[in-house]
Amino acid sequence: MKTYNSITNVDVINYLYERGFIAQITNKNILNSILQSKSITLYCGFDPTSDSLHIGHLVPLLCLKKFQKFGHKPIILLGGATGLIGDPSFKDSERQLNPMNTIQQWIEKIKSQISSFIDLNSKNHPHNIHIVNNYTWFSSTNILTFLRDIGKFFSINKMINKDFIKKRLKEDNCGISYTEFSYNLMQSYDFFYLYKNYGVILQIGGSDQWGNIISGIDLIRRIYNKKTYGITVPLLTTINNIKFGKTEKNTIWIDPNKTSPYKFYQYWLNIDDKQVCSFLKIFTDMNIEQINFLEKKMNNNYFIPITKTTLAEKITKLIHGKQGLKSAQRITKNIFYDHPLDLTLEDFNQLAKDGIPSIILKKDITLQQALVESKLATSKSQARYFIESHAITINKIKQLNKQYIFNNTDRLFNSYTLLKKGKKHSCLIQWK
Ligand SMILES: Nc1ncnc2c1ncn2[C@@H]1O[C@H](COP(=O)(O)OP(=O)(O)OP(=O)(O)O)[C@@H](O)[C@H]1O
Ligand SMILES: N[C@@H](Cc1ccc(O)cc1)C(=O)O
Repeated sequence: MKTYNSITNVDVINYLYERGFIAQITNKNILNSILQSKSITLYCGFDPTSDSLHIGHLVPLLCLKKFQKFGHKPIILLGGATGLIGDPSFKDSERQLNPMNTIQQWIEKIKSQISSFIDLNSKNHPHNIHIVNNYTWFSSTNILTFLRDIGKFFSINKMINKDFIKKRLKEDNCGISYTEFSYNLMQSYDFFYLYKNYGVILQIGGSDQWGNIISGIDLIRRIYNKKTYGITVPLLTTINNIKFGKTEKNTIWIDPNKTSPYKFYQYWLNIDDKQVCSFLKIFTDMNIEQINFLEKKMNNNYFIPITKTTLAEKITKLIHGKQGLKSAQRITKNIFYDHPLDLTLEDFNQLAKDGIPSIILKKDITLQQALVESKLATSKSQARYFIESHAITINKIKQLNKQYIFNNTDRLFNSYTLLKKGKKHSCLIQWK
């Protein structure tokens, strides 16, 4: 059984800084000394705005996991109520309101995703991670009480001075609804409620949550005259500074039905060299000295692929388990290396979803036609040239017959054929 460091031995804040988990922090020194002297309860909230988490969400979730590891008590809040309203923080336009039953279904999905990679009820940890839903308290909150007891502490003058609100107010065609404008009060009330009922003294979130976190701290101070704290994690972006999120195209989802484990694994293998070590610090438990050592070697061509593979393996295993990783590795080997085909039906299904380009063809088609349809060749004469030059394989077996017509033995699992041109270009044929 693993043992976990006791709270008194670990400088959690320093540890989190070292691993790149902190963007902003309130009262660093006081919080640090509290964290070293007793076990605290902290929380992070996630609104169900989709049916799956994505890789950006892993940053605050893994940060909660670190707190748990060092003996603190994390709470994950799912925004059954705030998800009905929509957080306007740094959003250029009003969000679409989702129906209540959809939000309920998304909450269930997100809950099961979280429990697959976060120990919610482990005997190995001194503290379980609780999941709460703010619909529980908001559904019984009276509007008059809320406006009188909470609303009075919020100054509209201050609220409209936030940059993203100013921006929304300026835009004639967009503006901001009273619904979204109220969001900040709801998140602040959550912190207040969790402080009162669960003794929560720290809220974490991505750096876009700083304003909401500070408002909650302020509310608790005004009502109870007590100090509470906030930490934001950096918003992870691609090398082109695009936030890992769901608003962007090419979101990398945690749900294997939305992003296959193979695509997930490939994503990490293909990130920019400059990002590998900082991602190792955040997404893996790899020793910091080892990562620093690798960081120094990152200009060495030998170390780059090894380091990326380590990252891809560790994070794929964390999210998709041993089987998911094995399958991603098997598909990689089959697509990129000289290796006899040994894909399972499930592997083919992953490739068809988002792995490689695919086309749907009718039976009895010729190889030449398939090469053109798949865009592996621009014309039939080019297709013939590729076949003659030994560049074409069907299910990894070289095909030299220019007049070849596909038959049943090519249709693996009665559905798929892997067509390749040289080492780099592949297409999956799905048979009608
Ligand atoms: N790329 C990211 N890096 C770090 N934290 C993130 C990232 N994306 C989201 N988070 C954090 O996860 C929590 C929930 O995020 P939220 O649902 O608002 O984000 P999102 O799914 O990226 O939304 P959207 O793409 O619509 O902006 C917040 O604390 C947020 O700051
Ligand atoms: N506002 C957060 C989610 C959240 C909801 C309620 C909270 O109490 C805290 C955080 C987001 O959009 O990501």
